[in-house]
Amino acid sequence: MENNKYAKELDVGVKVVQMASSLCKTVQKALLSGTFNQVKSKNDDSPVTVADWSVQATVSWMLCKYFGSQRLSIIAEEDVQALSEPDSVGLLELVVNTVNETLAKAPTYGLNGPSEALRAPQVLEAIGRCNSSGGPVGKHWVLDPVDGTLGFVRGDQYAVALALIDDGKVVIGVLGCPNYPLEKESLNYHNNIDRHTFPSTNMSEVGCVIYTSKGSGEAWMQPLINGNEGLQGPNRAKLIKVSSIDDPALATFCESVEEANTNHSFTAGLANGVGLRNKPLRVHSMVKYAAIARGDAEIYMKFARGGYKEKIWDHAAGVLIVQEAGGVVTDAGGRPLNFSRGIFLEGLDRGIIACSGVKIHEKIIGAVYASWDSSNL
Ligand SMILES: Nc1ncnc2c1ncn2[C@@H]1O[C@H](COP(=O)(O)OS(=O)(=O)O)[C@@H](OP(=O)(O)O)[C@H]1O
Ligand SMILES: [Mg+2]
Ligand SMILES: [Mg+2]
Ligand SMILES: [Mg+2]
Repeated sequence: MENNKYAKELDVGVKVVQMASSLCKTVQKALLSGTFNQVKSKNDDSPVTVADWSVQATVSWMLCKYFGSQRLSIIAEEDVQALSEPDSVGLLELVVNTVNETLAKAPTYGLNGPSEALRAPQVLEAIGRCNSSGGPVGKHWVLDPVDGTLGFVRGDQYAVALALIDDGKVVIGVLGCPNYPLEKESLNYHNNIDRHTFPSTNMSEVGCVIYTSKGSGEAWMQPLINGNEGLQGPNRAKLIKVSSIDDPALATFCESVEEANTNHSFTAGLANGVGLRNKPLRVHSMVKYAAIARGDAEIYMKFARGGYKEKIWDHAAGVLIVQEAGGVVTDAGGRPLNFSRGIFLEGLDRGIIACSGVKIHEKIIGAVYASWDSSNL
């Protein structure tokens, strides 16, 4: 993929997501061990942590360094509001320390960090500058610093998601999946009939970054860089491909863990309608797209409730990765997702359907049409 038009963006993007994933692993460990427990609630009651802000600051700072701050457009989930409140001094200090500890290790990832530690105003500036509103013209970076923050605080699956949009099209996608098992054999959830959430224990090796570039027809998966080994280790990047299963009876579909984020009973009806037999694989975050791209599942469906508008950072990287790995992603009307209309997936028809191939995709779309009238979305 070196010869592509966005080679530099992809190279820096993968390295910076590697760094960010390592940051998340450290923070998740501290959170779970009780070293600190600062999880804030946003206005919509969703959680935000030291990791969300620290990743956003780190990625933003790095993109500015490599692509220049002038005219650099970044659209990302977090803002500085909660972090700037008087009772957030301790939290801000934790974020600043986390960012500096991460940036100090930049050479391990083949990147150059700052010559001296960043101070709080610089960290706030890096987070706050990611407030672009995107649009149909020019280059826009899209970042979800921690996708699946709920999974993150529960010690479960989450992802760091970075994409680049150029003139309305997603052109590179990078997903850091720090708790994703490298070997498919670890996905033995079918052996336990009571367990239908994604397994997060008893895995051999976990943690990877998955990346692609539009039109390459290739998606790659690489283990996360081990802090001590750095870039000296062997390049273990592997091509990944979607599953070749096209019989719904053998297919697995994945969806959000939280009933609040997707209508489980509607998707159960669709699954039943097309003859799916396996239980849904419920996974937090864009790891669902990773599962389709790598052939661990064949279908991902998301039907948000109550007029919720999907945000581009929750999908951009994952959609391109699935497409380049051989899959198909559309809205429930069968149309491509539109990333050119600002921070929302404007015009989305009902929901999102990502499949490993055309045949299963057509069946699901058909089932949506057949069942829509009787649905209570
Ligand atoms: N009401 C509602 N409906 C649909 N989707 C919502 C809703 N609220 C939030 N979100 C977004 O869902 C992101 C997490 O999505 P998941 O599908 O992985 O959900 S789950 O945590 O596994 O249930 C989550 O991403 P993060 O905020 O990055 O964690 C949200 O952007
Ligand atoms: Mg969030
Ligand atoms: Mg998200
Ligand atoms: Mg997020």
